[in-house]
Order: sequence, then structure tokens, then C-alpha cells
Amino acid sequence: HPTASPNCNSNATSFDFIIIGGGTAGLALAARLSQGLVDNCILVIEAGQDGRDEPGIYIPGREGSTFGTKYDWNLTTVPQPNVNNRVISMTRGKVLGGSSALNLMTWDRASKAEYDMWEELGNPGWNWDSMYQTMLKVENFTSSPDYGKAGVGHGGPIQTLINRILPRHQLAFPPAMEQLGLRENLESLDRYPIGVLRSPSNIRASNYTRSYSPTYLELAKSNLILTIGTRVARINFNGETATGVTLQDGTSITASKEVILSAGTLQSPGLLELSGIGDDNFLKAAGVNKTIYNLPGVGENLQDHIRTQNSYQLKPGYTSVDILRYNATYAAQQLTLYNSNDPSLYDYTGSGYAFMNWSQVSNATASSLIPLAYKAANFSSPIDQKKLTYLNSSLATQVPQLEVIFSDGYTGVKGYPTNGSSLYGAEFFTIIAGVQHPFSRGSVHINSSSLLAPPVIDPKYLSNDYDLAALMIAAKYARLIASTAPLSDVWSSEYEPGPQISTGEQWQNYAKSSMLSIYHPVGTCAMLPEKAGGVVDSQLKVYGTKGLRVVDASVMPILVYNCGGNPCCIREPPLTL
Ligand SMILES: Cc1cc2nc3c(=O)[nH]c(=O)nc-3n(C[C@H](O)[C@H](O)[C@H](O)COP(=O)(O)OP(=O)(O)OC[C@H]3O[C@@H](n4cnc5c(N)ncnc54)[C@H](O)[C@@H]3O)c2cc1C
Repeated sequence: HPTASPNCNSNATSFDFIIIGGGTAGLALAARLSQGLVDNCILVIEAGQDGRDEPGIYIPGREGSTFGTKYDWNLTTVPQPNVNNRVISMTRGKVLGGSSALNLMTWDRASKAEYDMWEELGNPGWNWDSMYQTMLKVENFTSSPDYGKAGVGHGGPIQTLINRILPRHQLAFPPAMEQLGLRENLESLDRYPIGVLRSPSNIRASNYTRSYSPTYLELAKSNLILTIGTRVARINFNGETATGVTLQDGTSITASKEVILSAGTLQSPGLLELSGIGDDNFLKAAGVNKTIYNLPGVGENLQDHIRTQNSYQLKPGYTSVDILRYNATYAAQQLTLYNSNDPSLYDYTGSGYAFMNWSQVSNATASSLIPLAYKAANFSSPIDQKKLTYLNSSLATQVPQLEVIFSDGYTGVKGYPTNGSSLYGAEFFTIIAGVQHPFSRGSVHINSSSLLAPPVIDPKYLSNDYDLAALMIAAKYARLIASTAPLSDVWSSEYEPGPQISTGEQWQNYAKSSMLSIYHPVGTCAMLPEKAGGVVDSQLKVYGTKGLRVVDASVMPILVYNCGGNPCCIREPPLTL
């Protein structure tokens, strides 16, 4: 393709647009800008390396193997007093593609009502109808008899499919959920997700590799310049106008039109603060000398999904992905099959899902949780008011409150049995149960003017009785699911938490000791009116500035069920430029 200008190359020191962060949203936006503004020169600056040749990233069945490696920012929360003072991992991709390189490849979408709520919160144009059309443009679904026709897109860059590998014992999950009153829903991506289903995954059908945001680069023209392994230290300003960025090594690069921040929910706020945009008090305490704009919403409103997980030992005759961890010969055979593009256990991604509201757990559950929600809610917060609406209006039947994931293999907190122990070599499945609209909202801020100081992440997990009770109910319900036929026929014992947990107090303690994040932090540069704590307006422009936007999952004002900011959730341009 012809370049915008001969000066649009990697040696340039001036660009039209600079995008900070070549992650999920950053690369999608960069490619669409490149296509739409062919005369403009666009620079993407990504701190991580290119991981497209890394098997831990591209082999679906190796999902999770990159956590804690150089591809992960290895962020953690501060100790969380309500979960036994534990420090919770906040896995985030530090690699081209960002967290889409590390995520678990579940391709799903929230309910219509949850997107419509963004508009009701003061963001004209951000509703199901407009976002759905652009979300469909993201994907190219390979049709399957195991999934419906509505809700899937065709012709987009991200390849999605129904996984060809299905653990035999997972076949018992949908009928167990149906026994518990849930219906099958094979069009879960089309407005109403409630039901039990086999979820699509973002995998390329041609070679069974992860299909994720770097795929967008294939759409880009040569006016897109990508710099990897380079960290932005701050955004530069002339008065209130963003003029470019300074890199970690001190180099300055100019943006003549816009700087676009896409460093993710946990790092975009810090870059704003280091650049002088945020709550004046935080900036001063951290040693940031110059305030460009006092914007107290920066880094606040942190919301995340929470989960527990129960694990069950499979009866003899069932093979789970656990075999790949203890049987090296079998694992090598499966890898050979994978590398020959034959069906292999390494194709595996989680696909057993159920979404439901509290009444579907039981009417008594809904009745007991609603008063706790009213106690937990901050009535001056529009976010909390909307969360109450989900629970206590006609929307209660449409908006999922509980997500259940049938996860093959052991994915608990206690740990897989150690080599030498009697259960080493046993195989498990895990029922993960996630609370979708918790009321806890926390924050992420800098506490130092040094770029290298990790952000102070405090999600305030389980800081109210609703979240704790909901998580406890979720854990108990996971046992009920496992104990319902025909799923009850495939396992011999509950490995975690174990049958000794039975009283209300014990379940409560289990919820506290086993709670984990489900990796969907959002909301810290919220798209809300400024007086409601917003950081960006409905064009994603940062209040009090010119030439600066934020486009990543941090702008989501209110958590949507399950989908944490995958491109399936993030709207593509056009915005007004
Ligand atoms: C383990 C895990 C599992 C998940 N599973 C799913 C799933 O199955 N389905 C689903 O829909 N969602 C899932 N999610 C959520 C989803 O992946 C994220 O919400 C989404 O990827 C966030 O996109 P983003 O663009 O906001 O941020 P990111 O994709 O994280 O992008 C931020 C980018 O900015 C870069 N960066 C940060 N600071 C700087 C700097 N100073 N200079 C330059 N670059 C910088 C980072 O390296 C990164 O590449 C999961 C997430 C994780 C972590």
C-alpha cells in the first residue's frame, strides 16, 4: 500500500496519531484508523514484545501457561482485608495484543440491557443497536450445528468457532443445568444470554491457533507504524493540549492530531496521573509536580468480576486436560497431532457455560440477596442505581447475575495434587461460579512519580454483604450443579472445597479463602458525565484536555456480564475525529 507520506516511517519523530498500548483495543483502533485515514501517519507504541510465535500464546490448550511470565505485567492487588488479607493476581498481557494474548478465548457478549445502560448513564449513541452492529464487524464465525445463526458476525478479522475438542464428561453439564431449570440457549450472543450453551472461542479454524488483536494488523496499511518493547512514560502537553509522548528513555515523539491512550484498565489511569491529570491530592502525594487538570475520577470506579471454583475427581475412564500435566508421553503425542493440524487435546478451550439470574438459582436466593444489595448500594452513585435496576425490575429476567463455567481439568486454589501424593495423576473438572454485578468498587492509583513503581490496585473485593453472600451462594450452587444428574455420574469425590464444608459459616469462609478475580477489571477512566466521576466523554475525550482520548476497557462505565473488554465488547470507530 502507498504510505501517507515518505516521512511516515519508524524513524519519524512526529505522527498524526500516537496510540499508547498495542493491546486488545489499541490494535483494533490502529488498524481501523489506518484504513479510514489513509493520509495520516499512525504510531502504536507497545511496551511488550511480539509473542505471535510463542506456543504458550498461540496454542489454545496452553492457555494460562504465560501467566507469571515475561508476557504478564505480574500486577497484584494490595492485601484485601475481606478475603483473608490475600494479595490477588491481576494478570495483564505485556505483549503485542495485550490481554487478548493471554485471555481464555471465550467469545461472548453481554445482554442488550447492559449496553443500553451505558447510554442511560449519559453516553448518547452507546447502546445495543449501535454497538451490536460494530461488534459483528469484529468477527468471522465458522458456522456449527452446535450453535445458532443469530448473534454471530462474518467477514471480520477475529476468527471464532465452536471448539472441535469437547471433553466427554462435559456432555453431562447441559442436561444437569436443564434439570436445574435452565434452558439451552444457542443464540446467547444475540441480546439475551441467559441459558446453558457451548460458547464460541476465538480460534482460527484453519490451523487452530489463537485469533486475537494482532490479527488486525493484517488490515492495516503502511501508514501504521508499530514500535514494540517501548514503554511510554508520560503524555506531553502544551497547556491543555496533548502534543505527544515521552518514552521511558526520555525520547519525545510528537502527535499533531491526537494521543490515544490504550494501556488497559490498570495502567491507563497511572499514565494520566503521571502526566498531571487526576485528583490533585493523589498527584501531589505521588510527587507529580504539575497538574494539567484536576480530574478526581481518574483511577476510581474500579469494578471486577469475582469467582469461586469447586473441583471434582473424575471416575476412571474419563480423560481431562490434567493428563497433559502428568503424562509427558501423552502430552508429546498430543503436541505432534496439534502441530500436524489434527484434532488434539491442545485445541481445548473452555466452552461449557451457563448464565442465569438469582431467581433461577432459587426464589429464596433472589429474595435474600435483594435487601443486601439495597444495603450495599451507594444511592448517590448512578452505577449502583443501575445495578439495583438489574436486580429489581423487569430487567431481572434478562441480565445474568451468575456465570457458571465448566472448566475441564483442575483450576482451583488449593493446587493440583503434588507429585508423589496419592492423588497425583487423578483427573478433575472444575465448576467456576462468577458473580457478575458485585457492588464493590475500588481504585487504582500511582503512589510515586516513578514509571517503574507498580500501580496501587485496590478493588475492595467483598467489601459489602451482598458480594460476600452472592459469592457464597455461587460456591454452594456449584456443588448442587455437580451433584445433579447426569453430571453427578461422572465424578467420585469433591476435591475442593471437600465434603467437610457444609454449614453456612464454612461456605462463607470458603468464599473468602477461594475468591479470585476473573480478570475483567473495567471502569477506571469511566465514560460518564464529569460530575458523576467520569474521565472521558461519550467521544472518549478526556475532560479538561484537547487531543487526548482513552479507548480501552477502562472507559466501560459499568461492568457488563462476563465479557471483560475483549474486542467483542469494544466498539470500533468511527468516532468523530
Ligand atoms: C487471564 C485473562 C483471561 C481473560 N479471559 C477472557 C475471555 O475468555 N473472554 C473475554 O472476553 N475477555 C477475557 N479477558 C478480558 C479481556 O482479555 C480484557 O478485558 C481485554 O483484553 C482488555 O483490553 P484492553 O485493550 O483494555 O487492555 P490490554 O489488552 O491489556 O492492552 C493494554 C496494552 O497496553 C500496553 N501498555 C501498558 N502500559 C504501557 C506503556 N506505558 N507503554 C506502552 N504500552 C503499554 C500493555 O502491554 C498492553 O499490550 C481475560 C483477561 C485476562 C487477563
